[in-house]
Amino acid sequence: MGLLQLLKSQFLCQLIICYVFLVSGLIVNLLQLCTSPLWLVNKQLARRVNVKLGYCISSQMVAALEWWSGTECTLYTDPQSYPLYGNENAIVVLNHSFEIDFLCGWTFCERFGVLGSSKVLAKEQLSYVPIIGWMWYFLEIVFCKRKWEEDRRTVAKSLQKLRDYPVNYWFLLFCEGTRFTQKKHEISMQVAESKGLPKLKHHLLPRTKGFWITVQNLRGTAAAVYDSNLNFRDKAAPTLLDILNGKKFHADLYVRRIPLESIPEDEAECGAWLQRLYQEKDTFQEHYAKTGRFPGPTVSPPRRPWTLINWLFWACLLLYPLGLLFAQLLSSGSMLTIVFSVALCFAASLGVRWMIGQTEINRGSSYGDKEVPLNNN
Ligand SMILES: CCCCC/C=C\C/C=C\CCCCCCCC(=O)SCCNC(=O)CCNC(=O)[C@H](O)C(C)(C)COP(=O)(O)OP(=O)(O)OC[C@H]1O[C@@H](n2cnc3c(N)ncnc32)[C@H](O)[C@@H]1OP(=O)(O)O
Ligand SMILES: CCCCCCCCCCCCCCCCCC(=O)OC[C@@H](O)COP(=O)(O)O
Repeated sequence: MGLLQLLKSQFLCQLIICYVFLVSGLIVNLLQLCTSPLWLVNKQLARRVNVKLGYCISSQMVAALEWWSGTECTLYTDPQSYPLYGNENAIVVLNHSFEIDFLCGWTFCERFGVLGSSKVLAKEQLSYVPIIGWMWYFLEIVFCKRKWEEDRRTVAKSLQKLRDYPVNYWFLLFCEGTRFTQKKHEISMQVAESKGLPKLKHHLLPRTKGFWITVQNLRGTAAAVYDSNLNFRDKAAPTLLDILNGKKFHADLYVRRIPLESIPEDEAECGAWLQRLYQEKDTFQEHYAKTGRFPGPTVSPPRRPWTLINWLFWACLLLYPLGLLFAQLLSSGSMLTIVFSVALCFAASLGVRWMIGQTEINRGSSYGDKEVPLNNN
């Protein structure tokens, strides 16, 4: 292990990264809250300000991936579509098998200049996660309960609000609805069988309603669907803790641009279209499993310095007062203050660990792992 790698694996370094993330995140959340009156006066300006503020938070996690862990990203895509990325609104359909797939998604957003404004159809539970969930509230992220009776109205309403968003965005949809586990895969393939659909090897059966409602509500606003497949070289399955430990990975992303006009408007036809898309996605994943690459030409969009500059800014701002506080604490000699400070640090570490836990598949929800009565034929 090299010296740099040894340094990256040190708990103290990780503690510093988490401290900067936690404190700057809460400051940004507070600033976002302060924009509330602006929404009433100038909504488009409030949105633009929140995009910048959101960037201050999400780009720190991207910086951890790009600069701290040094993870590399290769994009497999058609060169004619490449110039459009970042210059139009798009719906991104991505496979959902990795704990850091959202972070890799963010990295690509960053490289095409849409990180601050990126959107997702997310499960409601994530809106309660401090910093990220609170940030999402001001970025007008669409939350769902994964209960169609309620979601069909609330999701459509939130999507309608995005029609006049003042900056380009990518709207991410994990149509599988939950992360891939062996058990969820078996159950969803039983559902596929009962619906007379071909079995998928690398994906869960997609849930079609969220896709249909998104396409219908963003028609005329989003120009295309970016069908995307993510994999890591050497069959790696990185975790957020790996990234904090500074471990390097290589992500491969395959993106096909599909004009939105080519997607059927009718709900049933649109659902069937999505099922066919997932059958194709499955063949791309199989191709990757066999050959270690996706079909077609590659580009490696370069990482930009802004994520690092943003992190350095917050680190300079927040580490100096921490140092002063630490020195004062030691010189005060008060046992009570020291014990209180240690307890506070311990509580903060537990909080961060809980947040990281939200990304872990083995702590994931039970959505999709219950047997369903198979009477859909
Ligand atoms: C290019 C690089 C990437 C760029 C990245 C861009 C942006 C980044 C932005 C942010 C990054 C942060 C990411 C955070 C990630 C958070 C993601 C999540 O939270 S994923 C979970 C939430 N999202 C979804 O669930 C979306 C997909 N779900 C749906 O669309 C659902 O339909 C729904 C709208 C949520 C409603 O769900 P509900 O369960 O109520 O209804 P369903 O229609 O799905 O279910 C009934 C239907 O399904 C059949 N069924 C039953 N069991 C199963 C099963 N196990 N598998 C499949 N299908 C099943 C059942 O028979 C019914 O069928 P039918 O429709 O025929 O009646
Ligand atoms: C700078 C770096 C500092 C890092 C330290 C702190 C990190 C805290 C990170 C908190 C991140 C919270 C964002 C969570 C995004 C999780 C995305 C996700 O993948 O959700 C799962 C859902 O799709 C489906 O859920 P399941 O049904 O599988 O259950």
